[in-house]
Amino acid sequence: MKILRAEEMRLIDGMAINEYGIPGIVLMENAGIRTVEVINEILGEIRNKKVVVVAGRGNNGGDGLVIARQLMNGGARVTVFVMGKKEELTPDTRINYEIMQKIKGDIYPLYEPEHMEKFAEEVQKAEIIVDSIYGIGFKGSLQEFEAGVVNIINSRGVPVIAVDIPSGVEADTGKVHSTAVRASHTVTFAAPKWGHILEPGADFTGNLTVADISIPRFLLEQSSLKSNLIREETIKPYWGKRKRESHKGTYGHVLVLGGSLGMTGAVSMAAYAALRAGAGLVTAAVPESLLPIVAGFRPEIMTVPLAETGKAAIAVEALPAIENLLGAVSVCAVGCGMSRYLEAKAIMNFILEKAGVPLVIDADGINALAEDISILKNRQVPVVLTPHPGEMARLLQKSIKEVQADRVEIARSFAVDWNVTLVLKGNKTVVAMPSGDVYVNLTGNPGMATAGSGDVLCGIISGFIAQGLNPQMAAVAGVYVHGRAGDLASMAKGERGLIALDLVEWLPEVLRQMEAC
Ligand SMILES: NC(=O)C1=CN([C@@H]2O[C@H](COP(=O)(O)OP(=O)(O)OC[C@H]3O[C@@H](n4cnc5c(N)ncnc54)[C@H](O)[C@@H]3O)[C@@H](O)[C@H]2O)[C@H](O)CC1
Ligand SMILES: [K+]
Repeated sequence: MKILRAEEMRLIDGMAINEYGIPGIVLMENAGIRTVEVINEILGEIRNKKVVVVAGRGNNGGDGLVIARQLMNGGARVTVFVMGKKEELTPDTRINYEIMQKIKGDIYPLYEPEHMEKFAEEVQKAEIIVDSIYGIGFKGSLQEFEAGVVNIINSRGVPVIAVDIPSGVEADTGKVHSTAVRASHTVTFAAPKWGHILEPGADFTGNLTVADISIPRFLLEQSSLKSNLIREETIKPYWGKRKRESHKGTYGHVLVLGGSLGMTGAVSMAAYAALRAGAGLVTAAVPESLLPIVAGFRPEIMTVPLAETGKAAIAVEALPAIENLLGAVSVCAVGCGMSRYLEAKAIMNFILEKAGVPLVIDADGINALAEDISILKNRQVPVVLTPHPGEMARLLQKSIKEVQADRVEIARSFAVDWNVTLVLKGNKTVVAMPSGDVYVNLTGNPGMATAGSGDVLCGIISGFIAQGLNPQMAAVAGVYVHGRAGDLASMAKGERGLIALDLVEWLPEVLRQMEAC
């Protein structure tokens, strides 16, 4: 499912209307009908329910007037407040205003201070409030009078249905510069917008429904639309049933390279996660003195000792052995628990030069890259990077604040510039491709902010690549199932008590559910 900017939506609307002849008033009527369907689904019987609809001057207001009429037809007791004079309304909104007048709808003005008392009085009686003040045309701050209206809506404490987007939320950024309607439910049209996904807009949006208002589907799937929401159907095509005639070699061999004194768990968890993700074979190559610890963790994980430094980190003397290992596996995950030390950059450079299989670079592998990012150019294979915001900041020599302020575009431009798949972790992880396409993940929860969660993700992505998913879709599928495992784990154990191995333990259930569909 695409995520659209307001301009992209307007262009698509315009094509539907002008190129394919679907009148805007039909789209508006559909928007109203679909919203009322959702209201019925959510709130049950609307007959005799007291509903207040607040309509703005633009087409969002028009949607609200259609909703009011449709609710009246369903037997609800509807009062409409219109925040502009008739002559200020957009054409389609004005048509619906005049229809409401002709059918003797209960309409009041709401654009002068003296109108506010009647509004507050009606809101106090409302059982449902419909917010159709502003839609995706809104930018900046609400004016003082409108903010007063919004505060009355927000203080009522009944279900608030936002039409298209909560009024006061910017469609392209999710920013709220003054205040915004805090919706329990939002019904948007054709596709989600960034304002529904990025904070704080996501918080004001409540439960989001994407309604079809008969915009031709092919307009919503144009390749020029580069932003996507990760949903189960995004990855379903990559999820075939296993053939009976198969053996462990069929499902690939993951090499996990990393570990250092005090950080053996990272390699163990990444290796274990790769196994639980379905890889046929997993080998953990670790500094030799740490091998017994890793070997003792899970018997299914094979282990190889590597020459080590005085501090039990991988030494450059291990490079010939690493080259041999790279020739025998399907994918290599590197960096988990590797630690930051002088030789790390040389080791990363060697792996990038020698690897003939995809690489998933995490944690201290990324930190080693940050010392000289140009070594990314020395490779012949696809690379997936899985930085958290701090590691991304190091890669870009920016602050974490700068990274977090523009996650999607920072991830997108890095992936394009460096021809990598970039997984920028965090709340709503962004997966960016060398093509400039991005995928935003909505699964997961704050319980996953725990030591080892990233190692598990690295292992899952590697395990998916080992089984034949292309690295880009392995990253998309990986973040999705990683978050789903976290959601199942937090349902069972809450968020505070959740630890990384819970993600690995719940992973099979996520995969089972997907196989079952
Ligand atoms: N997506 C679809 O297929 C359809 C969407 N519809 C609805 O149309 C609105 C968009 O309508 P539009 O007239 O472009 O804008 P709004 O109603 O969102 O806003 C009205 C108007 O307000 C002005 N404005 C913007 N920012 C501010 C501000 N800070 N202060 C004051 N005024 C502001 C600006 O000029 C806007 O034009 C969409 O959301 C849907 O609800 C169609 O009805 C059906 C098809
Ligand atoms: K709205």
